[in-house]
Amino acid sequence: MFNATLKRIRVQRFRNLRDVDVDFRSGATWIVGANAAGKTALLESIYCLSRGRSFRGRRFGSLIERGETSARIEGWLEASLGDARISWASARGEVTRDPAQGAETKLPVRLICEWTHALVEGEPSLRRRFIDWNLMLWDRSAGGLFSRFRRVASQRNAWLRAGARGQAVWDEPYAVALSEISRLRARFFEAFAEGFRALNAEEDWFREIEACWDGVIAGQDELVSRLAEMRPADQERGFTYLGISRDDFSLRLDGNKWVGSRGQSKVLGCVLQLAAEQLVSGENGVGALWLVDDLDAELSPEWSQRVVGLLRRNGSQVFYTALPGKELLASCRTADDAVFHVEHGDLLRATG
Ligand SMILES: Nc1ncnc2c1ncn2[C@@H]1O[C@H](COP(=O)(O)OP(=O)(O)OP(=O)(O)O)[C@@H](O)[C@H]1O
Repeated sequence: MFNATLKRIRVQRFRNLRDVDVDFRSGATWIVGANAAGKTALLESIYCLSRGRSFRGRRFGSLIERGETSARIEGWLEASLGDARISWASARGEVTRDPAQGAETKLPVRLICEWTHALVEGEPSLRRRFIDWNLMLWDRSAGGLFSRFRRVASQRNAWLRAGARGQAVWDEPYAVALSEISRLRARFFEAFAEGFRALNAEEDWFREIEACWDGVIAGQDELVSRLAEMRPADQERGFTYLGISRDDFSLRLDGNKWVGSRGQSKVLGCVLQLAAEQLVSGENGVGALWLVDDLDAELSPEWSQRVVGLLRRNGSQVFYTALPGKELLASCRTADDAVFHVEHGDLLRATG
C-alpha cells in the first residue's frame, strides 16, 4: 500500500496565512502554536487542497484573508502514480482546482476534529456522507451510480411538476438506481463493520460494541409499486419522497443503541475512521493523509495516546495541532516527528 504524502505546500492569503511555503516529510508532523496562531487554518488549507472546500462551516467566514480578493494553495505530492502538483484557488466567489478532478484520489485526507464525536451521536446525514464518501473511494463505480440516480431523480421530479402525464417512464430507472445504491451501501457496510469489529477487538476498548446497518434494502419491483402508490402525494409536493436519504447505521451494545460520553463518542468516531481507512486503502492501494485537530480537546492523555498509536501503526502522514506546553505534545510526540511552530500565521520548523 502506498501512503499519499504532501511534500510541500504553499498557502497564500488564506485566513491568517499570508504566505506560507514549507516542506514536509512523511510520518507525524506537529503544528504547535498559541490560540489563534493559525494551526487549524493550516490543516484547513490541506483539506481544501484535497476536497476543494473547508471542513469548517460558513459561520467561520471567508477563507480569503480579510482585505484580500483571492487565495491560493499549491501542493506538491508523492502520489501513487508518481509526483504530482495540485492546486486550489478562490477568487470572486469562484473556486478553481487543478486538476479539475482527482485531487481527492491523489491525496485523500481524513479528518479528526472537534466534530468527530458527531459521527456517532449526530444526525444520520453525517453518517450517510461518511459512508458514501468512503464507498466512492472503495468502489470507483459508485460515483457513476450516484450521478445516474441524481439525473433520473431530477427527470422524474420535473415530470411530477409538469403534471405526471402519460406513462410513468422514470419509475423503473428510479427504482433500479435506488435499489442499486442501497445494495452497494449495505455491501460496503458489511465489510466495514467487520473491520470495525476487528479493530475494536484488537484494542479492547469497546469490544462489545457493534456497528449495525439500519438501511432499507428494497427490491426493484417493490420500489416500482411504492412509487406508483406514492405518486399523487409526490405530485403534490413536487418531488419524489422515496430517496437515498433513509439509510443510516448505529452503534449497538447488546442489541440496544449505544450511548456514551462525548469523549467515548470521539474515540469511537476515530475508530470508525480508522476502520474505513483500512478497508478503502486495502482496496484502492492509497493510504490517506490524516489531519488531527485538537485531539485532546475531549480526551484524556491515555486515550489521546491510543489514537496516536493507532495512527502511527498505519504509517500514514499525519498532521497534529497542539497548544504549546500541553500534555498531548509531551506524551505523544517522538524524536522522529517533525515540529513546526506557528505564530501569527507564519510557520517555522523547530530545530532539535
Ligand atoms: N478570512 C480571514 N482573514 C484573516 N484572518 C482570519 C480569517 N479567518 C480567520 N482568521 C483568523 O485566523 C486566526 C487563526 O485561526 P485558527 O482557527 O487557525 O487558530 P488556531 O491556531 O487553530 O487556534 P486555536 O488553538 O484557538 O484553535 C484567528 O485569529 C482567526 O480570527
